[in-house]
Amino acid sequence: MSIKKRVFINTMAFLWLALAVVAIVFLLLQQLQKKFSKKKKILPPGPRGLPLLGNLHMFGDNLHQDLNKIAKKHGPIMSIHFGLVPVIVASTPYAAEQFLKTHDLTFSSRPSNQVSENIFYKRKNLVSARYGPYWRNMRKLCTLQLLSSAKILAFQPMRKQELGILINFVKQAAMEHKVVDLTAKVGSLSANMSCLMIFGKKYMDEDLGEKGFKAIIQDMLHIAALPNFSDFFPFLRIFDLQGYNRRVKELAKLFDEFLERVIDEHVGESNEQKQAKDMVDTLMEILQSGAAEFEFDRRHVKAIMLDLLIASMDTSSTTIDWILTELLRHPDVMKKVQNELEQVIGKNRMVEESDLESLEYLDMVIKESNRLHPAAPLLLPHESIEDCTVDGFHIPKGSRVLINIWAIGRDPDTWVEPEKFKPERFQGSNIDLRGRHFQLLPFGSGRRSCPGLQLGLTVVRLMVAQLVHCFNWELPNGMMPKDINITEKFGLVTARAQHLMAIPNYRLHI
Ligand code: HEM
Repeated sequence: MSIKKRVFINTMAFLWLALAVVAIVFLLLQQLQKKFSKKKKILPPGPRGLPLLGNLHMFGDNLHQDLNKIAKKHGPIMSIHFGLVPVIVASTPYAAEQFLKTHDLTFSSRPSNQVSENIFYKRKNLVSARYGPYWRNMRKLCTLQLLSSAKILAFQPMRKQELGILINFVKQAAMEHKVVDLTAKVGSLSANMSCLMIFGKKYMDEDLGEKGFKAIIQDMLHIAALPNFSDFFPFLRIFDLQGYNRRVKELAKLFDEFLERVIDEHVGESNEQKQAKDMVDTLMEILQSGAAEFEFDRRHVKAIMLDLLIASMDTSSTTIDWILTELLRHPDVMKKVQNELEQVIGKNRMVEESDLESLEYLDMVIKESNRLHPAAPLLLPHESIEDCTVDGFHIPKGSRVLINIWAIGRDPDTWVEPEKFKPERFQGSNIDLRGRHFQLLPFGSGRRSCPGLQLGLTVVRLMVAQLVHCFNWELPNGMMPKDINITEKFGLVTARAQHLMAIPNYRLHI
């Protein structure tokens, strides 16, 4: 071999060796950098989980209460796992503010699940839409066209009429000294008001499946709150081990047939005789005129119809049920509310919506009840759209975030004697329910907060004021106020486990 050839081979060998060394050093540096940066990315503290299952085995019937107990040990920003899904739990006002205000944009999405995919037309509703242009457009449409102050005012005569029907029923029960199932009555009234506002007519039990309208909606809310393995272990989805996915698909079919029927009834119907255009009328007008500047077809209309129904029915009635429960448990507070109603309205006429602004003590009662019994104790789950550092902790993209407002309402560092029902704690305080004060968030806060707040609060204040103004309430069977059971039944909306039963006595002079 010539010297030239040997020099060439040696040079090439050297070059290859050098390249290999550079590649190895590069890879080593990359690994080191990864290790180093991993060290810096500290997840929030949390309980040790089991392989695959994560922390699912730690939870019983009341997730919000269990999370509160665990957070007491691990801190206000806590990290757990539901199966393979990373979950972050915020349990103090400061922690809630971090997710809902300081880093609001990052945590403005919602996780996908079997219910949102199947029942809500692949997340075309507002509640479970992922954060982005579609959600922004839908939210604008809902707030400006369906839930504006003008629209809420337009339904005032309907609310008066429906509440009048309930008051007449209770008056009759008072004359006969009969027990009234307040939970059922308030639930029916709230469902009727929602149906009239959204669909323009009341729907009866026979209108939705064999089980009936209200039972099917309860079914859906229940299944939406249950831990579905398919959501936490996506690879198990095809096995549907709990049979939930089959049930979700059955419900989706039932709802779709019902919503199609409602839309068909609206198409071609004249609006001229209607007191106020219902929400389906408004949605169909937008659809037919092509006024929406984004993809908006029949599926979107159906998704929003269902959203509004589900979001408004149980939240309002559950909130009212808890307020009435606390009033019956605290006769002194009940008396003060009635005294205020007498001062502002007297006993010669019924409460009008225009009176509500003047009822300051009632307002404090509503705040206090929402502090202890928020309808949605964990809000709705939020999801992070990118990696983020919160209070020094690394929160990976795709984490599910639960804001435990039930725990916040009972935090002893935030509230004096938190377990006591004391509306007077709000005397002279500027804390309101609008999401500006992170110690009290029954409607959430920030981008994903409740767009139905004004409507919800109007219904809650009106129903409570009317029922307490018109009647004195007595517990049946010699029951004492302290005996009222306040056990909770966890769900997306968390109600009392038992119905509230009481005997009315009419107290007005008309
Ligand atoms: C007392 C009654 C109500 C309560 C306590 C309540 C509470 C809530 C809560 C806690 C959230 C989730 C906030 C979050 O995840 O950060 C929410 C969202 C929502 N609420 Fe309400 N709500 C009530 C009434 C209503 C009414 C009457 C409507 C409409 C008719 C409505 C429509 C919605 C919608 C569409 C969302 C989803 C917003 C989004 O994801 O962008 N709510 N509500």
